[in-house]
This record gives sequence, C-alpha cells and structure tokens, in this order.
Amino acid sequence: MFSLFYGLWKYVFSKTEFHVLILGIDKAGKTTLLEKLKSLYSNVEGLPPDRIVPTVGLNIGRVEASNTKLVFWDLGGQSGLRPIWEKYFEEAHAVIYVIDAASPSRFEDSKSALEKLLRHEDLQGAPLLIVANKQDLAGAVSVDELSRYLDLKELDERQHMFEAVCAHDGRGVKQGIDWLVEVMQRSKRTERLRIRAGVSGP
Ligand SMILES: Nc1nc2c(ncn2[C@@H]2O[C@H](COP(=O)(O)OP(=O)(O)OP(=O)(O)O)[C@@H](O)[C@H]2O)c(=O)[nH]1
Ligand SMILES: [Mg+2]
Repeated sequence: MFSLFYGLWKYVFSKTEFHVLILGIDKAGKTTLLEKLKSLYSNVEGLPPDRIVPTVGLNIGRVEASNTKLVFWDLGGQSGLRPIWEKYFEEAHAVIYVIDAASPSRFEDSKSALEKLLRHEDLQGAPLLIVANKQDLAGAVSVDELSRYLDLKELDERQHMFEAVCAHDGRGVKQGIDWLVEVMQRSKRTERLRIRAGVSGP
C-alpha cells in the first residue's frame, strides 16, 4: 500500500514544475548561483563568473533535481529594478534570497528588501531559503551571525532555512536545494498553485 501511494506521490511531482525566484540586492551573487545550479543539475554548463554581467531583465534556468522539475527566475537586484520583483510573486512556489555574507555594509539594505518581500501578500506561505553567499571570502559571516543580524519576526511564521554557500565553487548549494524541494513538495502554497492551475493529480 505504502509503495502505491509513494509511486503516486512521485508521479504527481514528476509532472509539477516548481517556480523558484532568486532574489536579493545587487551583487549578492544571484546570477552566479543560477549558473552554478545549471552546471550542477543539468547537462548545460553554466557561464563562468567572469562572463556574468549585472542583470537588467530576467534570467531563466531549467533543471531537474530529485526527480523534480525546477524553473529558476533570477531578477536584477539594483534598487531601481526591485519594483519588478513583485510581478513574479504570485506564480512562485518558493524564494531563494541571496545575501553577500562578506559585505556587512550592505546588510541593512538586504534586510529591508527581504522584509518587504516577507510582508507581501502574494508571497504568503512561500518557503524561503536564505543563502549566506561568498563563504570563500575571509570576511564572510556565518549563518548564525547572519540570522542574528536579520532578526526578522516575520521569519517565525514561515518555513525557512539559512544555508552557507559559495556560488563560485558550489559548496552548500545541493544541501539548500534538497531542503527546498522537500518543503515545496509538502507546502500548502504548492497545493494552492496546483489547484489554481487546474492540475488535480494524475
Ligand atoms: N568570492 C565570491 N564572489 C562571488 C560569489 N558569488 C558571486 N560572486 C561575485 O559577486 C559579483 C556579483 O555577482 P552576480 O552573480 O552578478 O550578482 P547578482 O546578485 O546577480 O547581481 P545583480 O544582477 O546586479 O542583481 C561578481 O563579481 C561575482 O563573481 C562567491 O561565492 N564568492
Ligand atoms: Mg544578476
């Protein structure tokens, strides 16, 4: 009986495409992370860091992880571009929020952009992976320090995880994605999005 349900469950998720927004302020390392995700999870080699330029439009990456189709949407983080983010909120299953852990002078900006996003009704119930990026740099803070700094009460009501990552060499990326896939599969938001799209199962 268990294997029947498990098979059905796996079947439903092999059909579902999860939309994951990659957000964060400019220079946090979002596009570098997206390109690393492509290299790690698809047979397309992502761009090397020295070929990545600041994002103005939208970068898309499609990969398959743990038998699940993931579509990443990477948007520009410059302050003038942040108002565009909310256009993608409604359709997103989850958010990866990237922070440059080696730039404390930008933590305030990063925190307030995250705060806004957490308060937005179109993102209600979306699981959140907070990436403490650039762990290869000497000044990078740990996830504990970053979480203490952010100290956001809005996080208490949301499924979230902090992950120490280096988008250059890929460390920490798989752990974060494994967690994200698992929580997206079980989240009420995924169920709501599936019903809205008219997909009720096989
Ligand atoms: N040392 C180090 N540098 C990184 C890492 N990830 C990204 N960078 C560098 O940080 C800079 C900004 O990276 P991007 O990926 O363009 O940042 P972004 O968040 O996409 O920036 P916008 O598109 O402007 O929003 C580049 O010089 C990257 O090479 C990392 O893990 N370690
Ligand atoms: Mg970018």
